[in-house]
Parts: sequence; structure tokens; C-alpha cells
Amino acid sequence: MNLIVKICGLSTPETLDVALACGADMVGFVYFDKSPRHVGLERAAALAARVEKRARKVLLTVDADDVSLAAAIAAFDPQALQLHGHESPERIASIRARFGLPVIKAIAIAGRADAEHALLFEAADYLLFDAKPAPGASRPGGNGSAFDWSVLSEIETRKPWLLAGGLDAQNVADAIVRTCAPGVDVSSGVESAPGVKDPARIAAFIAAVRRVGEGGTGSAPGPERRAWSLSRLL
Ligand SMILES: O=C(O)c1ccccc1NCC(=O)[C@H](O)[C@H](O)COP(=O)(O)O
Repeated sequence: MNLIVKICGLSTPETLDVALACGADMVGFVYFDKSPRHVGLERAAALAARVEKRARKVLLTVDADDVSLAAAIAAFDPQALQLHGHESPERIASIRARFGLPVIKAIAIAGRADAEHALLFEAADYLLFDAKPAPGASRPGGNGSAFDWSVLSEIETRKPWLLAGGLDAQNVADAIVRTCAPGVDVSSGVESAPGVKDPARIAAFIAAVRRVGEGGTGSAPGPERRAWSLSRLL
């Protein structure tokens, strides 16, 4: 089973290279200046160019306007946009039409009431289920906190999706088996400190996902949520 692995918040050539060498399918760059993982436009092109065709580049923004998005897209040359703010379905449709890139919409989940929220985002190409940040959190994602995965059983979306929030090499196999996620996304769980990616943790995370994909956990993900795949994104 080809599980998708996205390593988010890469900001140095060294750790980007590790993620690519370990076989990450997608690499995420954060363009949000309140984040410790923010990559400014002056460094973006050189970093993004290292990816070549080894993985899909995902540009993460938070409620960015069109001018800011255009500048970041020109610099990162991404294959997909991850929208991690309060972008409405109308705003997502507008961004897709204007920039011609697939959109991954982050959906903040705290409980069952949030499951229905996902249904509003038909305009997105992919959904990313992430933990809702605690009140007062300084950023809307990348906080290293998990949510109650059982909530996902309430979601009837037909969109391809990724699981995120508080994942690491120790819990990712369990997360995949419990949720049947077709792909996973991680940032804090492969860091030694906020914004500091750790090569050994990146390698361990990707290896843990690949073991599940090969059936090495003894319990392969079920077929229900795999009727479709993320192949269009790859
Ligand atoms: O990483 C950030 O600093 C960030 C800032 C603003 C919005 C989103 C951000 N990150 C999102 C991610 O890195 C992941 O997609 C997701 O939230 C999982 O993060 P983590 O729980 O840290 O693994």
C-alpha cells in the first residue's frame, strides 16, 4: 500500500535533503512570518530548486492575499497550495481559478462538531485533518498536538485526505491503522525544537510509515477510506 508521507516545515537544505533521500512524497514550505519554520522569499527559490522532481512541493500559507500568494508561488514554484487559515470555500475556489494549482485545505478538528465542517470544502482538491489549536495559540498549525482520531469516522467526505497533528515515529503506525488514512503529514514530531528539523526523526518517521504500507504492523489499513487515492497529487 502506497501511503503518502508529507514532511512539512522544512527550512534548511540539509533537512530537506534528508526528507528527499528518505523518500518523502511531499515536502512542505511554510510561508507565514509568524512561524518558526517560515521561509522568506529570498531563500525560497534556492531551497525549492533542490527538490527537483524527487517530491511534490507544497506551499503553506495562512489567509494570504493574492499579491502575497503570487509572490510566494513565483518563488517556490509549488505543485500544490496548503491553505491553513480561515479561507472560505469561495476563497478556495478563487485561488484555484486564479493560480491553477490544487488546494489542500486544512480542517481544524477538536470534536465531532468539526467533522461536518469538512463537508463545506468541496472546492478544495484535498483535505488535511489537523488538530484545532488551543485558544491563544500563536499559529493555526504545526503545534504538535493530536486530536481524537475517532472523530474521523463521522466524516463522509469523498475528498482525498491526509492526517496531521501531533504525529511522530512512535504513534504514526497506530494512527494509520486506526483511521485508515491514505497519507500523513508531520512537522513538530520530526523536530528537536520548534522549527529545528531532526534528520534522525525524519528518517524514523518515514520508515515507520513505510512499514505500515508493507504490512509490517500486522494490521493493514482497511479499504473503506481507500476507494480513491492521492495519486492525482503525486
Ligand atoms: O508549521 C507551522 O509553523 C505552521 C504555521 C501556520 C500554519 C500551519 C503550520 N504548520 C502546519 C503543519 O506543519 C502541518 O500541516 C500540521 O499542522 C501538523 O503539524 P504538527 O502537529 O506539528 O506535526
